[in-house]
Amino acid sequence: MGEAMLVLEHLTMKFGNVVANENVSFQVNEGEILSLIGPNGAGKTTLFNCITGFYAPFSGKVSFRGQNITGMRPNKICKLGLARTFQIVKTLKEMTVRENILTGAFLHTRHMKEASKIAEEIMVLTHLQHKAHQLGANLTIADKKRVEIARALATKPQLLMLDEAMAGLNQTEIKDAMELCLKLKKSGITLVIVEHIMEAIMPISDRVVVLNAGKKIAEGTPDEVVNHDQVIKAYLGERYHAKSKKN
Ligand SMILES: Nc1ncnc2c1ncn2[C@@H]1O[C@H](COP(=O)(O)OP(=O)(O)OP(=O)(O)O)[C@@H](O)[C@H]1O
Repeated sequence: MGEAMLVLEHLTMKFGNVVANENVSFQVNEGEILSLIGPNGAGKTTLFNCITGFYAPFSGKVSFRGQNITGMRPNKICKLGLARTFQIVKTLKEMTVRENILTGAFLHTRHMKEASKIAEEIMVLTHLQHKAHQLGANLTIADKKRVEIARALATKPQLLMLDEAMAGLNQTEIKDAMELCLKLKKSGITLVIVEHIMEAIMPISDRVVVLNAGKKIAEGTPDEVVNHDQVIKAYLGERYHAKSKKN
């Protein structure tokens, strides 16, 4: 197992009286795929926002590669090597696929030549090279999600956090997205994935953290988590449990 890349210590986030994250602690190790699961409203996106600087947590600490990044601005965190995608895709509609990816590359470098080189590499990696000149507005949802990942990758992250990158995709597209995650892991990028499609994330995850009503209720390998009583009750239900037992 690699060294700790991201460490959350007692992280709490409140919106008025709503406690979206309560005393959440876990770590993400270098080179692994860690999935964050839980029912709607469990606090997954809020946690993403606290880690990536979009929210300043109420209390607790976030460290990335040994550095305290709690409350740091999002672009600064991104420059340190922690990139993310958004649940609601933010593809820039008036820009081409290549230009969208360049906006990410310019967070990594100011030089056009280097940014262009990064964009080309990332388009090959994400199989977008033949769509380089299509406008963001004309893309399918699957391609928009892929551009979103590509743009985050162009910032050259060591840790990439994907927020529901597979939602709304068909079976083939989900399989492609799973393959892309494994390819990124192989290239040395650590991944944190928020996803509801268990059939897609369980096979590719090294470890899983489960949130329910803001609290961490379980953490372990996919096998440990799908057999965890509280997780079955709060989220997975008997359906996924019974199915995974059969396999
Ligand atoms: N900006 C906000 N203002 C007020 N309450 C919020 C805000 N963002 C999230 N919440 C509340 O915090 C709780 C956690 O929401 P969050 O979106 O983080 O859950 P989630 O696990 O990502 O859900 P989903 O799976 O539906 O995306 C919910 O009760 C939600 O209503």
